[in-house]
Formats: sequence, structure tokens, C-alpha cells
Amino acid sequence: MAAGTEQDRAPRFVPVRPIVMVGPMAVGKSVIGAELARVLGVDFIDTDQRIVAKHGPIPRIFGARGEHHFRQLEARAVADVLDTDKPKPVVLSLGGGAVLDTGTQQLLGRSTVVFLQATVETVRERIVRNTGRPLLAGDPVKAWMRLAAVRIPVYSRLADITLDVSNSSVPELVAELIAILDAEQRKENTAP
Ligand SMILES: Nc1ncnc2c1ncn2[C@@H]1O[C@H](COP(=O)(O)OP(=O)(O)OP(=O)(O)O)[C@@H](O)[C@H]1O
Ligand SMILES: O=C(O)C1=C[C@@H](O)[C@@H](O)[C@H](O)C1
Ligand SMILES: [Mg+2]
Repeated sequence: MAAGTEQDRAPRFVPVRPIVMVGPMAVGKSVIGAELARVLGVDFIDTDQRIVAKHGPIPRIFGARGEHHFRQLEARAVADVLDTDKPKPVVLSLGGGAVLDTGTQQLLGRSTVVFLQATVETVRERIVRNTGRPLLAGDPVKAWMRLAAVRIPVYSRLADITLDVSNSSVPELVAELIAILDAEQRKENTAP
């Protein structure tokens, strides 16, 4: 490859542990996580998608069995990926409330946790038109703000990296994130 091409300058980041996307509803955990995995050439796992594939639509689970049951399925879906001696370097996108589980919080200690942060303005249109989130029923903007206020301290505490996703496209955010991951890994590798 010719020196100085775009590919030549791109960080050659190779993940050595799972990269986990956390953050409030609709900030882009699933789409950014999927694109990050594609670019890095690793598997992508989304806990909501796994639960839906096994147990059916999320609103139906909430309606039939309640939120507590959903949280149990969610904690199990996280543990299936992370609760092993040597977790694979996958990209894992969580549902917005998964970090509330203390077992999940502990398991995240072995991963690189990326907190995707956005203002309510960024997600307003997305949550108003989407009906698949039972906890946003009624007034979605108000509910999003209430849940985000409670959860942001938890996301912040668990995060290794915080990425503001408010004003960029998915490919731009993935490129930015890979540059940060690469810089963090270099720091880790040169630490005394
Ligand atoms: N940076 C972005 N630019 C434009 N659209 C985006 C961006 N990030 C996400 N979206 C869009 O916003 C919507 C929600 O994204 P996504 O489903 O990835 O959010 P999420 O954080 O996984 O939500 P949930 O908590 O419900 O799982 C999707 O339609 C997605 O295409
Ligand atoms: O923030 C939450 O509590 C949720 C977010 C979604 O990803 C789903 O996991 C579910 O709708 C609950
Ligand atoms: Mg998602």
C-alpha cells in the first residue's frame, strides 16, 4: 500500500477485550456498535436483539411477565457473553437499563465500556416516532429525561470512554471511537 493513504494513517486497533456500548435509549448503541464491530472485523452482539430472538418482542415481555422478568433475561444475556474466564473481543451493545443490574456492573469491569452521551434534542425525533420501548409509553420525552437523569451517574461511573454522539454521523463516530480506543491501548501498553 502506498505511504500516506487513508488506510495507512488509520489506527491499526485490534481489540483484546469486549467493547461494551452503554447509554440512554436511542443514542445509537445498536447502530454504532454494529458498525464498530464491522470495521474492526469482530462479532457484534446486542442484548435486546438476543432477547427478542429468543423470547419475542420486548413490549410483549414487559406486558406478559413484567420489567423484573425482562431484567433477568437481560442480565443472563450479558452474562452469556461476559461471564467467562477469557471473554472474546466482541462488540456488545446493551439495552439502556442493563447497567442497573449489580452483576452486570461487576462483569463490565473486564470490558472497555463506552458511554454514548447525547442530549434529549438528539434523540427527540427518534423516541417520538418509535413505539417499541415500553418505558417510554405516554410522554416519551419526559420519560427519557427522567430515566436518563437517574442512569447517567451509573453510565459515567462504569465508563472507560465517554463519546458525545450528538452532532456526528455513525461512520464519523466509529472513526472517532477507534482513534480513542487505539490511543488508550497504546497508553496501556507503554505504562510502566
Ligand atoms: N449518529 C447518528 N446519526 C443519525 N441517526 C442515528 C445516529 N445514531 C443512531 N441513529 C438512529 O437512531 C435510532 C436509534 O438508534 P439505536 O437503535 O442504535 O439506539 P439504541 O441506543 O440502541 O436504543 P435502545 O436503547 O432502544 O436499544 C436508529 O434509527 C438509528 O439509525
Ligand atoms: O432503557 C431501558 O430500560 C430499556 C431500553 C431498551 O433498549 C430495552 O432494553 C427496553 O425497552 C428497556
Ligand atoms: Mg439498541
